[in-house]
Amino acid sequence: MHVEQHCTGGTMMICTVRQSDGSQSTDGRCMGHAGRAGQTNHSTLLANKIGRLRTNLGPPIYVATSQPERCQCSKGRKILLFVAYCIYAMAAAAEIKIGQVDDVQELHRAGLETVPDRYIREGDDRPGGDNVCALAHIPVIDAGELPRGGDELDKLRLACEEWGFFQVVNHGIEEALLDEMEKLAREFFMLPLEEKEKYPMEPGGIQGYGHAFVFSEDQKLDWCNMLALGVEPAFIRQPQLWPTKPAKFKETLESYSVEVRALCQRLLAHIAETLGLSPATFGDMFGEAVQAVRLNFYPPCPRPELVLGLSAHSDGSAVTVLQQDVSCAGLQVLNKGGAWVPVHPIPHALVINLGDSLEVLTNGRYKSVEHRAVTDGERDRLSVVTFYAPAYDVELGPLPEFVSDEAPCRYRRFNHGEYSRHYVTSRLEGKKTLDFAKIVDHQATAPEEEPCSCN
Ligand SMILES: O=C(O)CCC(=O)C(=O)O
Ligand SMILES: [Fe+2]
Repeated sequence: MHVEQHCTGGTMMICTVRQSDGSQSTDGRCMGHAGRAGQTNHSTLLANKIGRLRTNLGPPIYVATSQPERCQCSKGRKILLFVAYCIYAMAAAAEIKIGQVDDVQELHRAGLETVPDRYIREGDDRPGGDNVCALAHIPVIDAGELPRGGDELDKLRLACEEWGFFQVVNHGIEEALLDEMEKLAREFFMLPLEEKEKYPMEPGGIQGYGHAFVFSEDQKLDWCNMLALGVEPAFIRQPQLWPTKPAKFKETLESYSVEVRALCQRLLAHIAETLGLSPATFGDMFGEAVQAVRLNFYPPCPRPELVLGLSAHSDGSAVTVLQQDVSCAGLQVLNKGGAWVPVHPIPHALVINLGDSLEVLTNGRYKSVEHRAVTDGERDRLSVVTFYAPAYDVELGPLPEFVSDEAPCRYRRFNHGEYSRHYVTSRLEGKKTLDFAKIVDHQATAPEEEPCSCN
């Protein structure tokens, strides 16, 4: 493998990795500031000494191959820590044994009347039970009204504070484009298995067709097939994983992603306003934001009361945009009372939820909220989910506006790329991934357990 540095424009290094078989890929990521004349330039120093290990585990991984300790300043130490962390993550990834993971569409096709043990949940983890609040609804926001401020902005503030989830109508994305995306996504999942397997997600991987977030043989599995793709910036794309069938899939996903990106930016500007911040706050901070898409397909399940379509989790994004078909209310959101509230599909509305980045930036004033997907005995379900997050080189931590004597700092500062890596190498387990950033208050007494409620 040969690494070639193209340029170090300020903080971004672009390099081309040539493999011994002659194939090559171009990649870019912040590796520190460019040094002034006569000083060590970390980008140059590391570019000469790194090779990129090809992986599909989220952000690219760089590994120092010799003498990186020559770089002595604190920026250099940070980079070395990052490199050491990456080596650790790679070593962990190399150990992954996930055992037999069936394709759930194939299980459904085989006409099973029961489900394999690996899908069967226990106790509270089962979707049935009395902690589902079928009559409650997440708020609906009219995005067309938001630029006028007033009541709709107040509604948005309340939705962010009380739910972390809302449906958005009048969002400005053409219905025909939403329909086309849904149709092509569905057509992809209907292809024969051998066609879909041309885009395999590696064990422990995060891009391609398969099961993400599976890291061990004893882990419970979700009743779901996924196709996950990095979209922006260009260096996270793995073009070989973008399906060539159905025809038009790629170009439709491109157009769709451009529109959804713009929607995320508009919504983040309004969310900033609801917090009393300048509308440009998040846009300025996020840099070249990371955008990824995941298509989730949940075939009918013979025992829907025993399995989950997708384990409970919060998203590692800043905001997530979820398009769901109108077949059934498979998405459930955990409300403040600890009850699961189904999200009833509104045709052509988009479901928005706040992710972990916004929880950290607002010091917990707005929270990322746990959600999960459940399955149905008769109907399949499809969701097209876009994750929009800060660039990997952005440092996140609570903004000073949200820290005070009454609201002490609850999260440490961290590099968002590190968090993304932590997120994609951890199983989905409620909000556990955010422990990565939480400052533990040893003096706080544990809250008393309250029964869950629909409030
Ligand atoms: O399919 C759904 O409704 C949930 C999907 C989701 O939460 C995700 O992909 O992160
Ligand atoms: Fe999610």
